[in-house]
Amino acid sequence: MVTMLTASGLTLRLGRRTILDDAGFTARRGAVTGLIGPNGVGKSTLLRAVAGLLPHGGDVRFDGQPLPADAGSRARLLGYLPQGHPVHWPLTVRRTVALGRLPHLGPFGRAGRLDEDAVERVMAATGVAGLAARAVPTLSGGERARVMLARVLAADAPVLLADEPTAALDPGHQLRIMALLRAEAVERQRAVVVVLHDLSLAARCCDDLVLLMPDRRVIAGDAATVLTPSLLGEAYGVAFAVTRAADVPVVLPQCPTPIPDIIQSGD
Ligand SMILES: Nc1ncnc2c1ncn2[C@@H]1O[C@H](COP(=O)(O)OP(=O)(O)OP(=O)(O)O)[C@@H](O)[C@H]1O
Repeated sequence: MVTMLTASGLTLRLGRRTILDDAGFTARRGAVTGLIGPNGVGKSTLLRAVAGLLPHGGDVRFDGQPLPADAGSRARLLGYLPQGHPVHWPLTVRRTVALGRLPHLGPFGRAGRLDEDAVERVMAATGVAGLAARAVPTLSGGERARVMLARVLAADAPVLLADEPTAALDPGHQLRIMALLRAEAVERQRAVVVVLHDLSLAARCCDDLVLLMPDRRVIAGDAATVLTPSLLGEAYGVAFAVTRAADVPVVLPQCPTPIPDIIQSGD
């Protein structure tokens, strides 16, 4: 399988803090790569750096070539779904998803048959076709999350970077969206990178995992390599049980003892 996206030696400072120091990962074409790690470790920053949204040191390559500097070419190559879904514009779902086709439109911005087909395809795939005429600000958090995913999928970019795409979703939609991302990876030979906090979901739905550690190590490999009680304990500061139930992997954080005041007080 061809390696598709390679980020290496990434360094980045925000304010006076070094957020990334020699960070990197590889995302394969046809695979879903899960980016995991504790709060504040730099997952979103790494994704944004790779997307070209933050100035950084180091190297990001696509099939061995540096990413294009031109924003339009880059948007056709790499789709980025940010964390959260702040949407204030009163556009319908269909028009919002159609915005994802902008990198493909000609100088007059006229959408053609291919663009319309792409929009219909991704609305159906993300289960938002029935919401097509609704104004996006009227949607629930989970509905909006699926619309924003549809928008980024509409661009049909070979690399997809999604920051917590399942965060607002119920368990059924979480699994459906992960299945969709896998189908997008396999059937359209995309490299899909997702930030996830649900480690059981990551174990179940990702082909490769990249764990960012608080001491800036990056541990990459399959679930058996990365999701060990020892590494997870180091990363998250609580003990973990890694087991299986109903034939799927389960990664269970153990309640710390004694329970910290912050939890006992119920705040
Ligand atoms: N503009 C900024 N100036 C200074 N520090 C920042 C800035 N933006 C982010 N940070 C810090 O960078 C670190 C990494 O943030 P980032 O959002 O990448 O973490 P994360 O791993 O995605 O966290 P989470 O799981 O909580 O979403 C955090 O400590 C954050 O406070």
